[in-house]
Amino acid sequence: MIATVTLNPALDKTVIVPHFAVGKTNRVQVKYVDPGGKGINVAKVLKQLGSPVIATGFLAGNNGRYISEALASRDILTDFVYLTGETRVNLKIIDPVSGMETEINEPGFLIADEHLKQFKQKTRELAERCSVMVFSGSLPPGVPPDTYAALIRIAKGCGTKTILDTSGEALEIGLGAGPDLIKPNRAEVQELLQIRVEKEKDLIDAARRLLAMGTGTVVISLGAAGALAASGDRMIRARPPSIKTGSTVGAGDSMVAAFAYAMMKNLSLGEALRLATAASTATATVDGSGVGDFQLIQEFLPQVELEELH
Ligand SMILES: Nc1ncnc2c1ncn2[C@@H]1O[C@H](COP(=O)(O)OP(=O)(O)O)[C@@H](O)[C@H]1O
Ligand SMILES: O=P(O)(O)OC[C@H]1O[C@](O)(COP(=O)(O)O)[C@@H](O)[C@@H]1O
Repeated sequence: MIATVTLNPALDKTVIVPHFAVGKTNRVQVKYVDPGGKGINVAKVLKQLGSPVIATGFLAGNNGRYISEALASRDILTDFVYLTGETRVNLKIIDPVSGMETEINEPGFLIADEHLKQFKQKTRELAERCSVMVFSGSLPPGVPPDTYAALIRIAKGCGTKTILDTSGEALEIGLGAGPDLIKPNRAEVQELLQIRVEKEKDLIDAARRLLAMGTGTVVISLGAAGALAASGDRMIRARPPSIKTGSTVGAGDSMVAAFAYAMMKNLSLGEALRLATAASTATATVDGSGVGDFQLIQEFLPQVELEELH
C-alpha cells in the first residue's frame, strides 16, 4: 500500500480563457472543477497504475466534502482529518491562444497545533501498514516548515520509504530528514540552490548537489524538455514524446506517482523514469486537473527516450 499525504489539498478550478489579459475583463470559455493538491493527484495516478493507495491529509468544509466524494467515486481509499474551515480553491487560467498557464493558489486554512499532533499519530499508523509514503505540496498556515522532516522521520522509523515533493524552506529542511526521493522542478531547484539551471551541465551539477544534501534519488523535472533522474553514480536523462498539451497541472504529481509505484515494485531507475515520463506526459494531454489514464500511459511508454549520462 502507498499513502499520499496532502496537508494542503485544493479544489482546482481550471478556466479556459482565450486571449487572457491581465487588467482586462476576461470571459471563460470552458470550466473544469477537480479534486487537487499534490498528494491527491498522486493518488489519482496510482489508481490508474493499479496500485493500492490511500490518500490522507486535512480537509474542511463543502470543498473538502466535494474532494472526498470525488475520490470515493474513483474508488480511492481516504483517511483525512476533517476540520472546521474551508478547503482552498486554486485557480488555473489557461489561454489556448498563447499556450500560457497562470496559477493562482490560495494559502489554505489554519491548522492548530493539536491537529498537527493528531496527524503525526495518523502518519505513524499509516506508515506501519504502507511500504511507501509520499509527502507533497505546500504547507498550510499554522504548519511549521520542519513538519515534513518530522513526518519523514516518523515514516522512516517504521521502515517505510519516503518521497518528498515540496518547495522552499519545507524542502530544504525536509532534505535533512533523508527522504528516499525528491522531485523538484527547474524553478524549485533554482530557488533551493540559488543558481540558474539553463545548460545540461547546470542540471547535472544541481543533481549532484541535491544528492549530497541527503536524498537517495533526485528527479529534476523540466516540463516539455523532460527530466533528469540521479541516484548514486547513475544519471539518466529522459525526453518525452511531443504532445498536444491540455493542461500540465498535475504533470509533476504524475511523475511522483510513478516513482512511488516503482519504489513499491523495486523497479530500476531507468524503468521508473520511463514510467514517470509516460505518466506525466499522459497527464499533460488532459484538460483541467485530470490525469492520464492507464491506456495512454502504456501508449507513451515506448516513445520515451532515455539517455544514460556518464
Ligand atoms: N508540454 C509537455 N509535453 C510533454 N511532457 C510534459 C509537458 N509538460 C510536462 N510534461 C511532463 O511532465 C513532467 C513534469 O512536468 P513539470 O512541469 O516539470 O513538473 P511540475 O508540474 O512539478 O512543475 C515533465 O518532466 C514531463 O515528463
Ligand atoms: O500545494 P501547492 O504548492 O500550492 O500546489 C497545489 C497545486 O499543485 C497541484 O497539485 C498540481 O501540481 P503539479 O502541476 O506540480 O503536478 C494542483 O492540483 C494544486 O492546485
